[in-house]
Amino acid sequence: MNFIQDLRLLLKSRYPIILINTREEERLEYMMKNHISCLDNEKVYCWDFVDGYTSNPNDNGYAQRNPLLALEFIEKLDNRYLNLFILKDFDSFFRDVGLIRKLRNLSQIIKTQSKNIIIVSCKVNIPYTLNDVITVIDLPLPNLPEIKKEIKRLSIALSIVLDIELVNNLAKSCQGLSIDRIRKVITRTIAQYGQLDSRSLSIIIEEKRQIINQTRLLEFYPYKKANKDIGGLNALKLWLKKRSRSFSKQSFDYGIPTPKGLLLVGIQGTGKSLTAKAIANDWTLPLLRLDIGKLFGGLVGESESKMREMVTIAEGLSPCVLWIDEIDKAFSNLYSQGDSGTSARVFGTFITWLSEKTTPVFVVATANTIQNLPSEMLRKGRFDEIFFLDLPNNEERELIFQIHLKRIRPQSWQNYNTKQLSLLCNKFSGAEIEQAIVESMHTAFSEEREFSTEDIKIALGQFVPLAYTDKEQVENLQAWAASGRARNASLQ
Ligand SMILES: Nc1ncnc2c1ncn2[C@@H]1O[C@H](COP(=O)(O)OP(=O)(O)OP(=O)(O)O)[C@@H](O)[C@H]1O
Repeated sequence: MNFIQDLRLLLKSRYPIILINTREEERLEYMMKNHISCLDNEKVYCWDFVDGYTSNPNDNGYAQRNPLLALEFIEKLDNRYLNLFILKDFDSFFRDVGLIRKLRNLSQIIKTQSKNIIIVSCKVNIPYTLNDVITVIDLPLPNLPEIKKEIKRLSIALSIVLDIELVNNLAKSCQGLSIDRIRKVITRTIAQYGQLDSRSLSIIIEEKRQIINQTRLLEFYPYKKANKDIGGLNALKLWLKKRSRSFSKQSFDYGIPTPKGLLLVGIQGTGKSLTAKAIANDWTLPLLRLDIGKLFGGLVGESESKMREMVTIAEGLSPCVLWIDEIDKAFSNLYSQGDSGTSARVFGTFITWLSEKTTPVFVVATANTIQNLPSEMLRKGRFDEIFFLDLPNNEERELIFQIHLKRIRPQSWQNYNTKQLSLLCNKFSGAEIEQAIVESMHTAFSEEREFSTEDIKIALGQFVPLAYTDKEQVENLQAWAASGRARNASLQ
């Protein structure tokens, strides 16, 4: 169901007070007036703190700076018609006991009348006492058809002729932006180039990157890694290869459900982050990295709001890959964190979204530890698959050496004896192999010569891998994976 259908259903089912979570007040108002009120014959009233009621000339300015009066107006209004009241700024008064009481009373009264209250807010922070009377829904960011419509409208208004292909490309690059942002970025590109053409795409993408980074939750992550840059992990690579077209229309028409995502559990430096980047690259999708630590902190209720904001942006940008690094750090010991249940609530929102989402957001979550992860996360149906990334075996280590040496010395990599090197670094991770190569390069560079197999051997000999320094943790993970709770990423 889409947003309008969801909202109409709530209104028809007489949910008295609905909070719509969005920053796009203007777009919401437009949708209410043009979709809801036209279809259902509702009269729409709008109120905000500074201007009071504005939609009807008779009531213009009524209840300015007086939210209590704004509610009394709703109560007293003749109820012959279907009436919809859009209240902006209202959540700012959620601490006022009088208003809370009035809202509770009003929610009972208007249940039997043809009235609905819509509170518009860009953060969901409902006091406990109003939880049972307010229903929250999110206004998603504009979808592709809506964006195309807006671009066409703007081009007509600005007398610019656009061909269909350009409209399609512009619309795709604007995904994830609000209508207001789209207008701004389009007018900015026109101001810069005097027209809209393929040059506009890079400006839009850069603007989008900045906006997403400004959320400080998500980062538009640049990537250059591909499946071929991963040494070993053949089972995981094959699994991904099979799904590389799962977000296409053909796959949808074939009846394949949209993949939900992967949980990659493994020892540090075994290529979990590398895999997230390679998926985005090989599937040609944008990569969004979520800084999960930033979801927490701030005022009560803010974490839940931030989680919803993250979901709205990711869905607005779909199809995309959402990379959640070190998910174990945020959701370990959920029920014993002494944070009044914030982590548990945020986790609940996340896991419900993950299970129910139908939008093509492919989640790649990574974890270094397993013992404290909530069991709900590991249950079937959450992620499509849980892979365990172990320390590379001998054959994989050789491939990892070759990949890095080919990148560093594309002309002379074959001069290095990778077979011999891989035998010398049992229990090394991919990251540790890379580090040893870099170390050998430093040595040789300082002596003004080319680095050799011998230099790498010396560097390996000086290195104590994590498998020795944190033996217990590594063995615990391996034992967990061996118990069959995750698929081995290396074995087919
Ligand atoms: N299988 C591999 N093939 C090639 N390079 C690898 C492999 N595994 C690790 N590396 C190298 O090590 C670097 C670090 O790996 P990566 O960040 O993907 O590990 P990680 O499992 O995410 O570690 P962490 O848990 O510490 O975040 C990679 O950028 C890559 O250069």
